[in-house]
Amino acid sequence: MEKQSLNAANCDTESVTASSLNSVSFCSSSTVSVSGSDNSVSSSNISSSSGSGSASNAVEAKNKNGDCVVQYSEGGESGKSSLSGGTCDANEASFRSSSCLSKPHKGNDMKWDAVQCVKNKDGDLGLNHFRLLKKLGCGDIGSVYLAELREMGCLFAMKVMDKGMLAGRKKLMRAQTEREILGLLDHPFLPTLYSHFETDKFSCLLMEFCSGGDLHTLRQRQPGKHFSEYATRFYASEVLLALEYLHMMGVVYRDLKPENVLVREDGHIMLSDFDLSLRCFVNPTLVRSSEDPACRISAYCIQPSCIIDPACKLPVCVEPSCLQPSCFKPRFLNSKSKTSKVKSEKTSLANYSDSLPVLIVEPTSARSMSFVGTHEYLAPEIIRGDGHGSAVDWWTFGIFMYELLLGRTPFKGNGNRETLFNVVGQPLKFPEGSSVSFAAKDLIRGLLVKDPQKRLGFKRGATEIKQHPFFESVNWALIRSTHPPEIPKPIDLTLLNHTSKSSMPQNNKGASDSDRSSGPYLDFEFF
Ligand SMILES: Nc1ncnc2c1ncn2[C@@H]1O[C@H](COP(=O)(O)OP(=O)(O)OP(=O)(O)O)[C@@H](O)[C@H]1O
Repeated sequence: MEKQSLNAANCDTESVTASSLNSVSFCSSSTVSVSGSDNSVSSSNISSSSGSGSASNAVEAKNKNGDCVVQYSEGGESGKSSLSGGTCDANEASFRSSSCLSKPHKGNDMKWDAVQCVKNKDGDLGLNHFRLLKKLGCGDIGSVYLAELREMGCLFAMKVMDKGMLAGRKKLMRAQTEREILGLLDHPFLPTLYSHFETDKFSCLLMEFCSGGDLHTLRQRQPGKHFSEYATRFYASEVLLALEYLHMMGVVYRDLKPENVLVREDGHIMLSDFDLSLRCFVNPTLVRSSEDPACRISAYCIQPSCIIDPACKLPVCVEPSCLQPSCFKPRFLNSKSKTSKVKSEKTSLANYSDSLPVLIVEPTSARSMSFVGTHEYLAPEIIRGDGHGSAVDWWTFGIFMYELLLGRTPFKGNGNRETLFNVVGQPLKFPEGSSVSFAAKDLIRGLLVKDPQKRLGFKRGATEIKQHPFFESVNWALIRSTHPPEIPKPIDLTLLNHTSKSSMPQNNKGASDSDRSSGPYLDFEFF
């Protein structure tokens, strides 16, 4: 499936060469971006938490010189790519920055240590600290490389953006927005930003590397080029949790599509690419108390200690880990009711959910006039120019589910113009004879309502969608322990290094000192 943009250009799929870093290539874009007025939070209000941290579980030992040696074993449990060790001072290894402490989910990661060791030794990061092993892809504002931190031997995805190009194409704000949002994130299904650094020519984001490719590519490999209902439920439920978290943090994602859902080495997902996202105000609220006396006091509470700055009205004040369910309910449906019809399930579900407290994390007042997204995924209100808010993410979630289940998007026409026309004017149809279940169709119909105010998720966000019978079997609290439909093959680093070394060029002309890697890896043709 091609998802073209109004200003589409071919993506440069070349390999890593000196020239490719001297002049980073940009594809553009399967996305549309025409800025209007966003009521987004001004960038100066937000502090990026990209920085440093440490890992309490990093394995430390003393070498002959008495220095602390930090050993890394990437993907340790599954025995995947094992990496070499790095050396740093013991004090450095135990360094914990405030940004790391504010990341209860992802702060406990040995890569923070590795980055901090290098920073403490050399001041700041530069391209010379990395070997760029492979070009992973390119987007509208930069190229992404698989990068190995020298000495430490750990892998990152590095997004390299040409500052001149960003300024020339008026993309500086998009790059800034992406960086700020990445800096806020701390969620198992969203990327970690370990650091950001600048050279004379480039702005570089150092992110978590996802080795399993994207869901678009994975879908092409499925029988019939679509996922089973089981696999769709798995991927959709993880994406839903990521969107819920983003909305709680005051981020409307706006660019959901299978190409932006990456697969981690453990088969779980990571939502990527935030340069089209909108930052806005949100006020997570508990709107209803439970009737159950055991839960009446506080079914969910926001821990006071988690409120970083009580004067702050931004959503970043409330960390997701601060929301503590204080009581548990029995499962909604017993085995007997499972056999009953979906309609009665929905009724029971509605009754049951009525008795639960409802935490609304939806930035319902967010408003933007920008024309952003991917044609087949654009919500009708964006095309009509009505102004849009967080409900666009629930529209794209519906298109996403349709595509995973049926192998194509529902409103695709012959060309972008027809696609846009179909989105606004054509009714949603499912192909006759498709094996898609009633529950899945019902959910997609609820999401693909053209009037955003009548769309599922408009009022109560992800809470509303999670309660739909399609997700009845999902244990939301333990989703990270669910076995993924597919585990990617581990990448063979030995092969990667061998190939790169054998392709070393003789010289390295072209890059300025600050932009050039000290090693040969920038120069090889990987593919
Ligand atoms: N953390 C990552 N791990 C592995 N691969 C990644 C990672 N981030 C991005 N990629 C790859 O690099 C490609 C380019 O990513 P990038 O986010 O720059 O642009 P994009 O998703 O193509 O879209 P856009 O033009 O909207 O920025 C992606 O398609 C993906 O395949």
